[in-house]
Amino acid sequence: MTVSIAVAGAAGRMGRAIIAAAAADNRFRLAGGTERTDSHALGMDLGALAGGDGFGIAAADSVHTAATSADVWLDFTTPEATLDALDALASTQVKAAVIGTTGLSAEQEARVADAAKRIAIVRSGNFSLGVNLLAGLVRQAAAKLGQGWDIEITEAHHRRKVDAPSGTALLLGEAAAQGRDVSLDNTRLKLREGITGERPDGGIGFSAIRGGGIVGDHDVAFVSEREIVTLSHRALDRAVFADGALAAALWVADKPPGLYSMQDVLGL
Ligand SMILES: NC(=O)C1=CN([C@@H]2O[C@H](COP(=O)(O)OP(=O)(O)OC[C@H]3O[C@@H](n4cnc5c(N)ncnc54)[C@H](OP(=O)(O)O)[C@@H]3O)[C@@H](O)[C@H]2O)C=CC1
Ligand SMILES: O=C(O)C1=N[C@H](C(=O)O)C[C@H](O)C1
Repeated sequence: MTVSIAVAGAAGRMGRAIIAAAAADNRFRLAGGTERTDSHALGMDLGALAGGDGFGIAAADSVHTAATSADVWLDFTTPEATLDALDALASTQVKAAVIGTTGLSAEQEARVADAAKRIAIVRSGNFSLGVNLLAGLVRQAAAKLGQGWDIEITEAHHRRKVDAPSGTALLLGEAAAQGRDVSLDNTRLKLREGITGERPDGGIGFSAIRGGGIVGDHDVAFVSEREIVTLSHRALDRAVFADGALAAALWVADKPPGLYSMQDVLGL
């Protein structure tokens, strides 16, 4: 089966990684890609943007143009761009999307869920196999270790990342909350500063580091008075997210409308 894909944010770090991975895999045909209206990359060849041979397809600023002959929309951009694209896709033939954009508000997440009533959407804060496997281990550890173990999630990313905590940290926090059978909204401890008071019992804490070119590191520490268990993941190359996103595109291409996770894609 060959799946035709359109890549939003084609000149971005993830856009370029997805185009490069798809170009090397004959299960995919690149149908189009977008960039912002005032982007220097508009009109540039998608293959060249990804550092390879030209495809004869230029980056467009219109979702309709990029999606003309696409089956699946892949979007790793900004929350606003992703939601605008989902709205525009309603008047195209595209019936499936893979959404990796992070930093969405609760209201923006609800709009993605709404779009999933029309098309099949795989959405994940992290498309790597390792992180999705780790989420299962975190759920298990949180279920087995009692409330006496404080849960602290630390993430580190490159200096250009604009949102915190990362989508992955939140995904791992959700897994920990599920393991404890509590809601993350009610237990989440946001960034600490000043006279914070003592740590509340049962809280799930988050901390973020930003620097240089870190691709994405995540630690989930279970801390008791006497010992610490830490579950970790380190991404060494963002190609791992691109490969996962393409696996999700293949999986979702023939699925009915609905909101799916990477756990669904991987059968975890
Ligand atoms: N779920 C996962 O596994 C992963 C998720 N991500 C997430 O993906 C997102 C993108 O990350 P990354 O690639 O590093 O970021 P980049 O900033 O490198 O890429 C985003 C691209 O989208 C472009 N863009 C912005 N607005 C529009 C628009 N309206 N239409 C079309 N293109 C637009 C940007 O253009 P310009 O620069 O000109 O504004 C940029 O080229 C982030 O939210 C990140 O957290 C990243 C890695 C893995
Ligand atoms: O912005 C990034 O780079 C990444 N974003 C995702 C996140 O927010 O967790 C996934 C990965 O960690 C890289």
